[in-house]
Amino acid sequence: MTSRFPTLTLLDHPLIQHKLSLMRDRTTRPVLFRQLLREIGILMGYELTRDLTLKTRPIETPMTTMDAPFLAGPVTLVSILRAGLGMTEGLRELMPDAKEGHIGLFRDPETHQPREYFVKLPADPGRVLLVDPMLATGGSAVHAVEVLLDRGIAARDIRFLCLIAAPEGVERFAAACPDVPILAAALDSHLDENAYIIPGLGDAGDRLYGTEHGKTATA
Ligand SMILES: O=P(O)(O)OC[C@H]1O[C@H](OP(=O)(O)OP(=O)(O)O)[C@H](O)[C@@H]1O
Ligand SMILES: O=c1cc[nH]c(=O)[nH]1
Ligand SMILES: [Mg+2]
Repeated sequence: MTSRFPTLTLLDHPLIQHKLSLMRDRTTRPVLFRQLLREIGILMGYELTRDLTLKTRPIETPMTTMDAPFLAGPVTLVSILRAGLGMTEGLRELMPDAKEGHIGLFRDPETHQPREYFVKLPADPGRVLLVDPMLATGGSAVHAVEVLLDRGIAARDIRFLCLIAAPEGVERFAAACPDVPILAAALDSHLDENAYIIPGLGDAGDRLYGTEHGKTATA
């Protein structure tokens, strides 16, 4: 489904919407939250991969020979840590041969700016599916795309997959990365004063891993 933003496509399949509502519910515990995010990753991945290119090669079926279509080039799943990992699980089930990359970012609680702590990307990534469930201010997603562009990956080869997008984040992302399509399950209302998405689902990373919101363990 198209949206009021030209680069944003909303995937409004009833199963995706149902599972997202379960995820939003504050009483949903991490084990179910993780399972739902993985399942939504599979359902959204089906649409996300619709424009992958195919190349035929000859095979023999039990009956005859044929030129059969196979995926043409490499696909790389890039998770923005931590929360992206949960969504990538579903995509990995769809594409077990995909390469994987990781971009570690956390949002500074005061400034809301992304802080980078880890980057590992494969060579020759082909089509890059950048994954993070939450697009709030857009700072993290824009930073991650900049990391990919700095490594020589073309914007036309990148797709950004998220679960919930805020209008503020879509606007910022579209302005900074006009050639990178965004696929989301929902476009929510707005950000609150702490730059959290309303109605949203809270802090995706904390809900996935059962960490306490805003606190980091010390040694
Ligand atoms: O659009 P933004 O305003 O940049 O916010 C979105 C980012 O915030 C969350 O990560 P967080 O910083 O909480 O890290 P975590 O995944 O480790 O919890 C989320 O997973 C995004 O990466
Ligand atoms: O609502 C939000 C905003 C940023 N990060 C999250 O996990 N949730
Ligand atoms: Mg978090």
